[in-house]
Amino acid sequence: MISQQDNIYAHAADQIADFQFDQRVAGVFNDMIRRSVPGYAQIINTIGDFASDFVTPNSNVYDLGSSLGSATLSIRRQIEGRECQIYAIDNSLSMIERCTENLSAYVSDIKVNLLCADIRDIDIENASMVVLNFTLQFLPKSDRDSLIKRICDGMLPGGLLVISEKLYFEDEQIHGLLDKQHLNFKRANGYSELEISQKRSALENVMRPDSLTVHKQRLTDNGFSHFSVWFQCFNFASMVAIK
Ligand SMILES: C[S@@+](CC[C@H](N)C(=O)[O-])C[C@H]1O[C@@H](n2cnc3c(N)ncnc32)[C@H](O)[C@@H]1O
Ligand SMILES: O=C(O)C(=O)C[C@]1(C(=O)O)C=C[C@@H](O)C=C1
Repeated sequence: MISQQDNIYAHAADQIADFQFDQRVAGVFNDMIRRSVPGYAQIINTIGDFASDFVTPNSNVYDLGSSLGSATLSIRRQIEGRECQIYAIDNSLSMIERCTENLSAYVSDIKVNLLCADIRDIDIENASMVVLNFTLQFLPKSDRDSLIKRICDGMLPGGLLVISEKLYFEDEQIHGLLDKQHLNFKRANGYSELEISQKRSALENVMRPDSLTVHKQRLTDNGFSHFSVWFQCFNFASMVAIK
């Protein structure tokens, strides 16, 4: 996957605009997410392994907020020959355009329907697996319950939802401790103090993490029978919920 190095926040700006998944971000996103999210590569690989176990013949798979298609590609590799379709959905046209290129770089017999749409507007049906990989945190909090309910309603019994998110911790001391380690992770990956603080300001009004307690409650209240965190590094986690 071709990606330029992320230096979007490297120069001091008079005003920091709200973070957007625009053309500039799409062009560096592969580099940005790998250097910003601890465990991202492991999460992407494991999503493929989960698909191998959960995706059933003649069912649909949904990658909601698919960005450049990393999760879709990981899933697709594992389900060749299963007569399934993947729906990869993102409301950023720049992401969709780059994702189209990334998907066409590999040959596959699995159809990927790549749609530029809001994930709150699409029908979810006959799904054996749904992925929300660092996407739910960008939706207004008031829209999260109804989306999770619609996902669950559109899933087959025994279907798997994978949901990865940055976490907020109710315990202030724990929140501070893990946030500090995340900042160290970014520094170790070459981000300067200026880049870190300018990106933090840009994300402030746009990305609103929930706590693990809230995630678990939302998933169980809206129809999922089983829940676990399967991965956590600092304040980033990936969870599984089974219908
Ligand atoms: C952090 S990125 C997701 C990363 C991606 N899932 C991966 O594994 O590489 C969040 C994505 O969600 C998309 N997004 C945010 N809100 C959305 C919405 N309401 N409908 C569709 N896509 C949305 C953004 O455009 C962005 O590409
Ligand atoms: O907290 C941060 O610094 C992040 O950059 C996190 C995060 C995310 O969790 O999605 C935010 C925006 C970008 O999409 C990449 C990573």
